[in-house]
Amino acid sequence: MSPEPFGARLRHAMDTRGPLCVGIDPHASLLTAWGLNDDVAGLERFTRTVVEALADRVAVLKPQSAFFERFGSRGIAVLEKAVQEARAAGALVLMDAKRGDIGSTMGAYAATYLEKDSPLFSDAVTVSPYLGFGSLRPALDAAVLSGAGVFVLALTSNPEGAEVQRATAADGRSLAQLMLDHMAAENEGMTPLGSVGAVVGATLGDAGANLAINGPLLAPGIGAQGATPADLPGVFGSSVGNVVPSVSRGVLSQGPDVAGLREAAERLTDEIRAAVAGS
Ligand SMILES: O=C(O)c1cc(=O)[nH]c(=O)n1[C@@H]1O[C@H](COP(=O)(O)O)[C@@H](O)[C@H]1O
Repeated sequence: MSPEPFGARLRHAMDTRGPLCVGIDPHASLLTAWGLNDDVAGLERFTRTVVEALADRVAVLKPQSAFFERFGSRGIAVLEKAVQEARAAGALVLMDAKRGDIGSTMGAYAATYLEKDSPLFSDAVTVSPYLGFGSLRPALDAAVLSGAGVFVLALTSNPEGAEVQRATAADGRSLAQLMLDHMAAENEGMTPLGSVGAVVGATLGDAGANLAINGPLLAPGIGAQGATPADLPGVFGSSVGNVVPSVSRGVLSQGPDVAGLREAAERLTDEIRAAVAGS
């Protein structure tokens, strides 16, 4: 029997738990603010606390791989454990690895994050399409087989992204729109939601692109980067119901107190639901 697709699992999680994604980004400064050392023991404690506080209640947890990789193999071991524990507690895990390479190497990344027997198997992974959307094919195919998802960078939250993403392709579309149109083709006919998501920053003001990809829209930028839940309808328009707002420091700064982390996530979820319902 083929596995339940990621898009369906995500829609269910968003409807029952709310659409919030919390990023697990163990910045050195956050470890210090939590009274932890910037070492593997601090990383382990930080990560375990976030997973224990939130994996049983938020729809998605998004570990940012770089913050674990900086500790080498012992950091990756912490990441592996976090992925497994978060999934066991019912959260969908989106591995934020932003991988992008030529197709054959993309196959190895797909094996790492999207094949069921891999130690780092995740519900979804972030990828960059700017080596050409077709270079992502091994990841897109692996995700279908394992019931996982792929989130493709489209319009990122950082101001530097525009010089590439807003550039004009040969046929007059922006590069971002070209990528979004590829995503829409991948998701065609999928119900209730396709498994190929787009990353679109909540900081953009107005996306200025057609976001109707029939897939989830990961929206980082709320909190530390200046956007608020109230900005979502303006950026996402009629697609706002498919938005998964992603917040890292805005929640993590409320730790190490478990109640503080939970309250921050709950408050944001309420604000997001209100913004989406009022749009
Ligand atoms: O793919 C992402 O998650 C991502 C895309 C993007 O356009 N902008 C962006 O900030 N992110 C990630 O989202 C997180 C934002 O963290 P905060 O600004 O602390 O909420 C970081 O892990 C970024 O790597």
